[in-house]
Amino acid sequence: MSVAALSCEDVSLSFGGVRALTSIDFSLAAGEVVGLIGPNGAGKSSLINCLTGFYRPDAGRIHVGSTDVNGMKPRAIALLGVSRTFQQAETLVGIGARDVMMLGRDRFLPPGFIRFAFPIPAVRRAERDSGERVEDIAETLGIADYVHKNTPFESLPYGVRKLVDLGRALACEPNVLLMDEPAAGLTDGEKERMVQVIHRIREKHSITQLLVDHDINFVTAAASRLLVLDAGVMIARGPCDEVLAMQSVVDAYVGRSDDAEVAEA
Ligand SMILES: Nc1ncnc2c1ncn2[C@@H]1O[C@H](COP(=O)(O)OP(=O)(O)OP(=O)(O)O)[C@@H](O)[C@H]1O
Repeated sequence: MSVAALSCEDVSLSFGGVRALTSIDFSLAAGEVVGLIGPNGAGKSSLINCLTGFYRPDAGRIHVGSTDVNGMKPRAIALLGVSRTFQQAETLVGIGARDVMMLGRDRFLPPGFIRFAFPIPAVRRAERDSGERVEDIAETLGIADYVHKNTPFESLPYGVRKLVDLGRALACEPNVLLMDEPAAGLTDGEKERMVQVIHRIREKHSITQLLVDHDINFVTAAASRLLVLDAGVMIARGPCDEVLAMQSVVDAYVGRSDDAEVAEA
């Protein structure tokens, strides 16, 4: 049996008296695109934070490939090939688009002071290879112009900022990509483009992707199956159309105006 790219067994997490996650079990096969949905407060961000080492679960185990990552720091998990994008990319203000993406090349390059003090051919070659990699990713994402000009991040249209942040995550050459609300704040046209980008990433790089988003139409267009969280419990999983027809899923959303689109999807 092939090893899952990422798996969770019986993962639970509490904040004081608040139970954010209860006995979460799931696994992602290599190269698949899966959507994680759930109403506000369902535990989606808490789960991503556990998977990336920002939170430590109270119980359960998380594996990246065959490695048990419980207790590992975020950087160690990132080095195993897990990358994430962020809901809010504003903290990157002040840097150019290309430089933002080059942050993702960190682990492939010697530290900055070494590069500056010892500009030997091997260092130059590593920098050149990383630059080429970033340009190739920018091409795939359709943002080559912004990256070529190294346009300041704060001057970029919002949808392009999301793609640059995605480019940074891809520049790490991940096996697993966790995308935190990739469609939030995007126009309909930008969402369609993001769906195409997600398909392209799967076809070109075979990266396992977990998409966490509120927009059901977006998630079902991009993912082949769904996981549904409600109040910290995984209430449903399976192919998109089957999951959206489940009464428990409709019940979890109905009456919550911000997420009510599932009833119409
Ligand atoms: N740092 C924290 N301290 C205390 N409680 C928290 C913390 N983070 C999350 N929670 C609680 O844990 C539960 C799950 O929250 P979480 O943010 O993971 O849900 P979510 O599905 O990501 O919600 P949203 O879609 O609104 O971002 C909620 O009850 C929330 O209030």
